[in-house]
Amino acid sequence: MTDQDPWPELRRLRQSIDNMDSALVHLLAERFKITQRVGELKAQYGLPPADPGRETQQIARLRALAEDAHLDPEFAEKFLGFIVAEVVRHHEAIAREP
Ligand SMILES: O=C(O)C(=O)C[C@]1(C(=O)O)C=C[C@@H](O)C=C1
Repeated sequence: MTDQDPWPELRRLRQSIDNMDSALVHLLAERFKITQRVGELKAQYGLPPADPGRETQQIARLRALAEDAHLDPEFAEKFLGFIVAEVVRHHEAIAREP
């Protein structure tokens, strides 16, 4: 415990967190724009919404990147899985479109 005011540093750190959260939202929005087109292509050519082989490659790649970046690989895998599940849901909806 110190008697110094923690708030100036806390405010500065939170500002950086907000900037990074904004970047994440923009990155995700761009990723979903691309996967929208992937879903349209898949529907057009009758390809299945999910590609488990591709996902296995992505997981291995992201886990290695996470380890290198000192990020928990389990977390990286869960995060990717969360995003890909949503993408597959979108692909399925596109495939059902008349
Ligand atoms: O690459 C594809 O085939 C996609 O549909 C994209 C994507 C992804 O979001 O990265 C989503 C679903 C697939 O199972 C694999 C990857």
